[in-house]
Amino acid sequence: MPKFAANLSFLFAEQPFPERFARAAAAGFAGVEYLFPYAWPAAEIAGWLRDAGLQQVLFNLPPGDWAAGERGIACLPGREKEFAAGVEQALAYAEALGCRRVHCLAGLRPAGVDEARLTATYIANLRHAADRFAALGASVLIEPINSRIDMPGYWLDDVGRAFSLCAAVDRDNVRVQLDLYHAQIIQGDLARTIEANLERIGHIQIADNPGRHEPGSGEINYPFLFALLDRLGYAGWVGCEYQPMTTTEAGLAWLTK
Ligand SMILES: O=C(O)C(=O)[C@H](O)CO
Ligand SMILES: [Mg+2]
Repeated sequence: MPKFAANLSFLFAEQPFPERFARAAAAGFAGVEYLFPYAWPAAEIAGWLRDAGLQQVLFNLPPGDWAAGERGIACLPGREKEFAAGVEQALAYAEALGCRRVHCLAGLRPAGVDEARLTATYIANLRHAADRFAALGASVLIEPINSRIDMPGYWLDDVGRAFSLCAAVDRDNVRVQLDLYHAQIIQGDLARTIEANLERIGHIQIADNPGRHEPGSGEINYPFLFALLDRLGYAGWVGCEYQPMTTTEAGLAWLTK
């Protein structure tokens, strides 16, 4: 079986954030991920990780004004200085937490801006982030997110385009974060997508469809996909980014099947 990371923005949400680390370790997770660390001093989070014996697997670059509905600024012309400042903030947290993967949210498609300009802005920002994180030996991940159900208007909402953009950025430490829940909604064909693109996949996330609940609650055959990842020698992490149907612990039975 692959190594699984608990996404603390979704799992153990019955507890205050600081207490989720110990709960994840007690449930058997070796690593954790979450959306954003920035509301907490990095030293405090490092202590929670250390006390729980957990590895920090992933977090997101600053996304712009999340509360106002922004979902990243990487593709948005005119926000380059803010993007670069976010990279420096994330770099400091990644170094303090020993984290070697950050996800760069692309942003929502703005009205009246042509695709070529959005793409050029995105590629330039990703190259900047990649070159800064290369110093840490870290990867910058880009994730195709479905714009039909979960994130209407999201600019990077196509799996094939994520892999071609990854190639266009032309940085070894820029990889795709393949969230199999989103990929199932966007196009399906999950096994072939994994096999055809394994060398460009830097992280995998899972949830079942429909509902974005734990594996086994929907249509995706996760035992088959976990065996495929093992057969292909996937050595990365698999982030558990799903809404438990009842409590987190009650929804972990799939881990032992
Ligand atoms: O939306 C997702 O699936 C993600 O993994 C992003 O990082 C957070 O929106
Ligand atoms: Mg995801």
